Amino acid sequence: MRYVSTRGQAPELSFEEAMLTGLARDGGLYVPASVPALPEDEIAAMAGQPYEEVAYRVMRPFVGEAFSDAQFRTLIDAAYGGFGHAARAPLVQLGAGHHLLELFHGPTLAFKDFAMQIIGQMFEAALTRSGSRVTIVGATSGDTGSAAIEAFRGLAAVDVFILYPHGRISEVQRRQMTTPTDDNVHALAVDGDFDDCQALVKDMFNDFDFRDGVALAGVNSINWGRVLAQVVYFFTSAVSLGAPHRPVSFTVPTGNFGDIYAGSIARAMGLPIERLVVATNRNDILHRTLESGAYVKEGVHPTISPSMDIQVSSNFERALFDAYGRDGAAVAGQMSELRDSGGFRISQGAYEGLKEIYGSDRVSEEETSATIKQALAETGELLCPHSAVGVAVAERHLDPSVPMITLATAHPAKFPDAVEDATGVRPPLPSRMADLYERPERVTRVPGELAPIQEIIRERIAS
Ligand SMILES: Cc1ncc(COP(=O)(O)O)c(C=O)c1O
Ligand SMILES: N[C@@H](CCOP(=O)(O)O)C(=O)O
Repeated sequence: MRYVSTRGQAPELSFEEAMLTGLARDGGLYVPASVPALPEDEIAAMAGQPYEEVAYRVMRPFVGEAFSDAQFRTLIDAAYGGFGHAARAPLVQLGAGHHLLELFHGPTLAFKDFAMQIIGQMFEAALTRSGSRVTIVGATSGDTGSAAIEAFRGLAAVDVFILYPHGRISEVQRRQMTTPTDDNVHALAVDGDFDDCQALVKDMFNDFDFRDGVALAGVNSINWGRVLAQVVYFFTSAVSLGAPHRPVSFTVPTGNFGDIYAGSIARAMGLPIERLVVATNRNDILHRTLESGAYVKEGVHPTISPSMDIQVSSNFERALFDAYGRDGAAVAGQMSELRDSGGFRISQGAYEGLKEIYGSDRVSEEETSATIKQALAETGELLCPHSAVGVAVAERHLDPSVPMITLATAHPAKFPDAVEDATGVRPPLPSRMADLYERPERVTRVPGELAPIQEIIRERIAS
């Protein structure tokens, strides 16, 4: 399996190279040169299998020679063994034809753990074999950072620097990143929003002296390995509702478009997904784009679903690449327009291609709170604000003939203030995290500028 850049100008890589590389050297994102289709009987045979077994069957064709079959199975078992639910991603019924996929039973209580835990295992195995080391730099609106720190803390061959927007994440999210005591963990609070943090990370990748000098690696969803691991739960949940003999739809709370793009890969592999519905909060660039065909950047608005406070949605580039018939030059052109003029118009053909797969909707702050309250009253399920955005949108897109699965992307205890405001119930943290508020914090405040952050990274990895 070879990997190509969405901008068509970077060298083709193997799975392991693409995973360790992060952003392509032409500024694009790596995608598989072709997506393998799974025969219907192989999809049907996933029913009733443990999560780890389905993970192996779904991911194996993409991994190529990077790991032997036996080693890959061992890495998968190690990745998911610590999850707090036997099913890993349990599916619960919310109402007639509406199901909730709980993706928050991993170590840091968000869906990011599904990918980050296996990426951590794969990085460790690959770096041990090569004897090399890397510097991971990631941008977070709250959940990627804590999941990355949990997956990589204490590894001798890795330093992990996480840039988060100062004052724009929940206290639990911040403490998850600032309280680990491992020397290889570095939390950086940036004066700016998530888009600024993500742009800084991409600028570091595009500064080749810096990139090569520190052996830069990325674990945001620019990394194909992140997207791949997220494909798995689309299979486990759809199959448990009767796929491949019965189609299903998904509603996905969306920010950087990584999770829902993973759904489109499951669809391309043969999973009968009728619709993939993008659910956004007030930061609605994706909804506006899918409504109008014009991708136009605005400022980031703080909301009670802060992990989705994103306007420049990194993985939309991968969806555009598919919609443009895998024409890297067309994607590169649109990305230059975005950089130079803050937006672009998608060609009619590509726009129609996107509309065939994706639906979309936006949810206000009031509706988000009301949905948290209503779900608790009617179903007993305590939703985090991101999951509530998904549930509110899904309820508007229900089709009596196709079951809808909404992704519950984080645990309510990560956002106790928003949940308490909506319901009067303050969700407790799991007992293993009960002293989170007492642990000392370690964080460096930085301006939203490239040079000083690069300087800090150079100094820290030299010491
Ligand atoms: C809790 C939560 N929900 C939803 C999202 C949006 O996911 P994606 O960025 O993959 O679209 C994020 C962040 O990415 C998140 O942390
Ligand atoms: N919501 C994310 C933003 C980064 O997304 P990623 O999937 O590209 O890592 C977060 O919680 O950090």
